[in-house]
Amino acid sequence: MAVEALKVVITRLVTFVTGNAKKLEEVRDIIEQSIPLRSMKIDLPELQGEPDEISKQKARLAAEKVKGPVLVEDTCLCYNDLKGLRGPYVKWHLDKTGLEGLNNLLHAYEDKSAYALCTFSFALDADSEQVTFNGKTMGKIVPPRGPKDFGWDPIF
Ligand SMILES: O=c1nc[nH]c2c1ncn2[C@H]1C[C@H](O)[C@@H](COP(=O)(O)OP(=O)(O)OP(=O)(O)O)O1
Repeated sequence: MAVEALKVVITRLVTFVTGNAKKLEEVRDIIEQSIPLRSMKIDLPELQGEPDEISKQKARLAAEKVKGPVLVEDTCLCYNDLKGLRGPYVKWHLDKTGLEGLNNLLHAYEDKSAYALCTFSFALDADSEQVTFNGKTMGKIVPPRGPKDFGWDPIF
């Protein structure tokens, strides 16, 4: 049913709701002309919970505001030795402690492995079931280096 819904909406304008310009740039590069896409910055509550649930709720709230099809994304940076934390809370940690703080978190641990988890949710409208999909990239946490223009890229 979810796939059928996607087929229907592909010709309709989809609003990618984000306040993150770099995220938008990457999504535009990937989607290109495959679906009609516009972006909108809407202040949504920063939710807590598991990544899929956060993403679904974000899509529902976004669809409520847009009153039409929406795409949202939530990014997590998950440290294996911290059982997946900082996860969805990496944004606050980065804002408060910077890249050094995110790197220092692992000083007590031998294993520096981590993964970036991108969770997208699509919703036709606020009442439809959200379609959620994930992308995962494995890596490790390192002292900050290189360009500092996109989030936690310098430490991952
Ligand atoms: O590929 C990435 N490479 C490096 N850093 C990244 C990436 N993608 C997100 N980030 C950062 C931005 C924010 O500090 C946190 C997740 O925040 P997250 O809540 O998903 O996004 P956001 O609030 O910046 O934008 P949105 O308006 O779409 O919710 O990770």
